[in-house]
Amino acid sequence: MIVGIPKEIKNNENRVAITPAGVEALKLAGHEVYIESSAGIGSGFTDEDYKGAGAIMLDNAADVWGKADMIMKVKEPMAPEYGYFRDGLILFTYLHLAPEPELTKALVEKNVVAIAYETIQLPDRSLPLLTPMSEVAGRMSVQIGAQFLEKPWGGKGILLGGVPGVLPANVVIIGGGIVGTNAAKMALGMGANVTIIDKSENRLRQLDDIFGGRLRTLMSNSYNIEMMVRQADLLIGAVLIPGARAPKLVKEYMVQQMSPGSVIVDVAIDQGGSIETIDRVTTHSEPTYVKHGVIHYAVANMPGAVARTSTLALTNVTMDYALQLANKGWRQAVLDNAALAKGVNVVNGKITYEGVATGLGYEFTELHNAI
Ligand SMILES: NC(=O)C1=CN([C@@H]2O[C@H](COP(=O)(O)OP(=O)(O)OC[C@H]3O[C@@H](n4cnc5c(N)ncnc54)[C@H](O)[C@@H]3O)[C@@H](O)[C@H]2O)C=CC1
Ligand SMILES: CC(=O)C(=O)O
Repeated sequence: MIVGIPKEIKNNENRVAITPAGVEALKLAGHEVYIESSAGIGSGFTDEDYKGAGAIMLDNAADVWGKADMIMKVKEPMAPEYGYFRDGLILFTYLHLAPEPELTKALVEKNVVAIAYETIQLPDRSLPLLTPMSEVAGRMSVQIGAQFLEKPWGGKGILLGGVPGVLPANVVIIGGGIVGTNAAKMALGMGANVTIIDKSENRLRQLDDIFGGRLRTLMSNSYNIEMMVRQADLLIGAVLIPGARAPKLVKEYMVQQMSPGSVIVDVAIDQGGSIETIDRVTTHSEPTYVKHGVIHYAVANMPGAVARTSTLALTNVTMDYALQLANKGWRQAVLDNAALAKGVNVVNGKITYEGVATGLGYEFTELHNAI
């Protein structure tokens, strides 16, 4: 199989879908790897590094997309890339289709086999290809929040950890999964006063055990969310219903009660966002805007800013699945691996992931009926 790796074109997306080690693994398995020139530069991999591992470097994206049987990316294709879609092309990347009707339409119309990293799911319900980037984004959310709480960045001028004799900041995290747990670790490490809200009683119990009473846990309901949002200096949105659009748990009237110069970091923006006042996706170039006096941060590719760490962490988990797809072909690979089958969102013009179909008003087709 020919595997193609285009350079990412999303704003400040410095990650790349393969490392030289991944190229070598595919070559050893008998495949060809075509990479767009300079695709790895943002992550510290040169064209020479890739050539040394056996890749063929191509000068433009059109050639990579045109020659490949399977395209591996990091972020969902952007509008200028939709023209490269074609019948039977395998696309293996983050997709986050629920808030992306135009992309979904293009994939359906062109019969692309679209396999989303973020919906591959193991029997224990974990999401192995989302986890490392959620670890990165969770940790980043606190350092970003701490920065924007500083006065020169428009914040209220609060140090997360306080100092002896002065109270620390209140960090409120909605969603206690991978992002939420990693955010909590960082916020506690910086000395903040941390509360995690989740709808799963079991998860709250686990968090209480993990953190040994160093943070507060709270059941998710509108009453509790309003109470905690009002007190938050830094509010972090970290909920997920796999594949589906994020629920808008924080309403506008709640944000209006936050004190001026507070900060919201909505990590769940890639699934449409969990905060009602977040009405746009922001970018690393222009990461924030102010509404009701509160700084809103809604960057959908946060890990792209720490690309070296993120590329290594991401490819640690993607390559095994990429090899299965390349070695067996997508059909046999998904028949043999139920976790990988959960990643298939679009095939033969049908939507095969229920959360995406429901969210965007398409008919849902079970995978076995679509292939
Ligand atoms: N913006 C970015 O650059 C990045 C965004 N993400 C996104 O962050 C989000 C969270 O990801 P993970 O932590 O890996 O997911 P996860 O599945 O590990 O955790 C989600 C948590 O949300 C909780 N939850 C669901 N509905 C809730 C509700 N109504 N109230 C309170 N809690 C609720 C679940 O019980 C679960 O504990 C996802 O949308 C993911 O795609 C992840 C990485 C990077
Ligand atoms: C999860 C995701 O979309 C990202 O890491 O950018």
